[in-house]
Amino acid sequence: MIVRSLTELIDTDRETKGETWSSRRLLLKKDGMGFSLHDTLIHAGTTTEMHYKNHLESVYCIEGKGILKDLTNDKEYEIKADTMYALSGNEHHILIAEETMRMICVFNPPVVGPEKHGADLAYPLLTGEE
Ligand SMILES: CC(=O)NCC[C@H](N)C(=O)O
Repeated sequence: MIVRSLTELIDTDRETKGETWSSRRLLLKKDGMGFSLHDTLIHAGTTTEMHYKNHLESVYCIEGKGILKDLTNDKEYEIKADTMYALSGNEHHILIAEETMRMICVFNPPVVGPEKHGADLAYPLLTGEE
């Protein structure tokens, strides 16, 4: 069994920061669950363009609000606390955070720890052996 609290992760290698977000990675590939679990903050007033070609991601918003744009079909969704979206088709998308958004994110396959978006807007597929 694994028991871990958010405060244990701050300023460790389980906390990875991008320009517009901070991802606190509660479960990583090395934890052996087959997915990773992140408590992520998207900073207020930011826009983040993403395209996870190597991973499936589900995102459950628990605080804050913003707009999700699906760039594959130009649909827009209001995302606020209690709303989930799943990128079931690896959709290219943009997230506009009107307020700081706190998101619970699940990645399959699991991330190994340091992943950030590359020039292709995706996370690289790391093995953890690099
Ligand atoms: C919602 C989203 O994808 N934000 C970027 C960070 C990512 N979810 C992560 O926690 O690694």
